[in-house]
Amino acid sequence: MHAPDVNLYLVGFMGTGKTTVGRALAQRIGFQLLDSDVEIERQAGKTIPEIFAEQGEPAFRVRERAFIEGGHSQTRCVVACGGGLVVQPGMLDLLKSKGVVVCLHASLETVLKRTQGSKNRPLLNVEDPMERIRALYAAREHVYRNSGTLVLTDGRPLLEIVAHVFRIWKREAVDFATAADRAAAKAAR
Ligand SMILES: Nc1ncnc2c1ncn2[C@@H]1O[C@H](COP(=O)(O)OP(=O)(O)O)[C@@H](O)[C@H]1O
Ligand SMILES: O=C(O)C1=C[C@@H](OP(=O)(O)O)[C@@H](O)[C@H](O)C1
Ligand SMILES: [Mg+2]
Repeated sequence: MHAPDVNLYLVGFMGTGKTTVGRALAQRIGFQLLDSDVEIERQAGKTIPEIFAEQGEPAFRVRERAFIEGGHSQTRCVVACGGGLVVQPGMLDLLKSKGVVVCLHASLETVLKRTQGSKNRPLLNVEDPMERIRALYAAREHVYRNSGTLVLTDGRPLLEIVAHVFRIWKREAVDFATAADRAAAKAAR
């Protein structure tokens, strides 16, 4: 496997910038952007709030898992993951087996600011979104902290974050491709 073919998976809490950074990075690397939310909406023919309202959160999680397990097999992709995707059991290991994983991070105050005013995140569509953000983050923090290299995004312009993640991907893609080649050679013996 060539390092330049290795996928990049962006994970992290809601509002950390995965979709925005992913779009810019895909352009910079020359990869296809896949956003799990967009792919799920396309496949379901419904918006994320509609899926949550009509089918429930567990059904949405099943769709996320299906997208990662079977929905995309190609290389040369930047995958912007929905915030809860990596939290499901086994998903982090699966992502790490498929490519480089980078976790975007922001303070919870920044998350609130960046997500306020959008009705597209049903989990935050509640009377006290900050309380929900705190509770969800506390339950998920241990997974995000283990999810590859952590990149802080508070108060940083998009281009700086993109350049930072690009450097991480370039370095880690070489290690990933080397390990994949070794494993393939061993299997062929
Ligand atoms: N580094 C940043 N600085 C300021 N605003 C940002 C930054 N990154 C993302 N945003 C804004 O925050 C909001 C949420 O970003 P988004 O990419 O949708 O996050 P996620 O996909 O992680 O939920 C968007 O309005 C986006 O423009
Ligand atoms: O954290 C979550 O559980 C969710 C994050 C959202 O994606 P973003 O992280 O891109 O907002 C979206 O998948 C859905 O609203 C649920
Ligand atoms: Mg997103």
